Amino acid sequence: MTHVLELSRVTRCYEAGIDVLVDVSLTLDPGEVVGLLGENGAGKTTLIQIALGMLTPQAGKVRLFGFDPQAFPVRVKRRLGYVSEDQVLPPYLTVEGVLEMHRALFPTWDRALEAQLAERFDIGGREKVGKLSKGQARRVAVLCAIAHRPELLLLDEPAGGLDPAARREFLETAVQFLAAEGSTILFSSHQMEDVERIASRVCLLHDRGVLIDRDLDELRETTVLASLPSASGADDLRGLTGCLASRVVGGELRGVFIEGAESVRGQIGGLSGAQHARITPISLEDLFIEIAEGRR
Ligand SMILES: Nc1ncnc2c1ncn2[C@@H]1O[C@H](COP(=O)(O)OP(=O)(O)OP(=O)(O)O)[C@@H](O)[C@H]1O
Repeated sequence: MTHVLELSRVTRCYEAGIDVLVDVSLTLDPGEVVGLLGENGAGKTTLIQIALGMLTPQAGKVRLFGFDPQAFPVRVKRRLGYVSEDQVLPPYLTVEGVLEMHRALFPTWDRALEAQLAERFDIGGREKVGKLSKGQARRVAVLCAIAHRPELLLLDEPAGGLDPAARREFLETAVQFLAAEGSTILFSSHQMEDVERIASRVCLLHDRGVLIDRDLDELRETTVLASLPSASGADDLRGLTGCLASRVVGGELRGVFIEGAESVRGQIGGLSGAQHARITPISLEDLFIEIAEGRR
């Protein structure tokens, strides 16, 4: 089967010797809604721009719908939608002018869907783009990314800097109009709440690679925090299967695991203090905080 997106062992640096992504592999298949997570600077924008063909990796293979996006830019771009936080629409054009431009670019542009989205987002045609608020301009950008019914929608912090209601509206509109008909969506976000609400899969970038790539429900079920009143060091947990991070806090050794409580119980038996160990489920938000704190 041809994947919608295939990144295979991709490596990218901006300055010699400072790699941002190393050996990153990721595939997306039809209908998946994937939340791309990672701390500031983890490489989310870099990965999305490589997927789009806007950036070239120093090593590795990129395929969009089976094509090299740099060799076939027009062929792949017609099947894509893209919105980013810092995207700038031509400020001198009216909204209608921007829509006209997009209608001409995309043979699959759907006028009925355009009208539906314009009504939902309360977008008028006569205003100059340069006079729109940040939220209004982003609505126009989302409309332009969706109305040709792309097979893949790439969203790089699409609602960054906007209020919670606007965030919810953008993502839910995208999912409602696209995922329902089998399109694939990859969106980067710092908002766990957004990811938990709409993603079916989570991909976490950390330390230049993919640390987690899992079905969201499975991740929720198998994520636990193990705490031991132990004299052991953080290294005692680090080598165990499924342990993503560990640290000592206030004399307590704690580690996060993504292979379920049973697996943890079976592995920590030999550690000092194991008889007093507590193994509890934790939220994904807490998992990511533990990873940020426990893998430095
Ligand atoms: N054009 C560039 N030139 C040099 N370094 C860059 C450039 N773009 C990004 N970087 C560096 O690459 C790293 C990854 O940046 P990137 O924007 O991909 O991360 P991100 O996960 O999207 O971050 P954020 O969540 O803050 O948006 C950062 O250290 C950044 O400083």
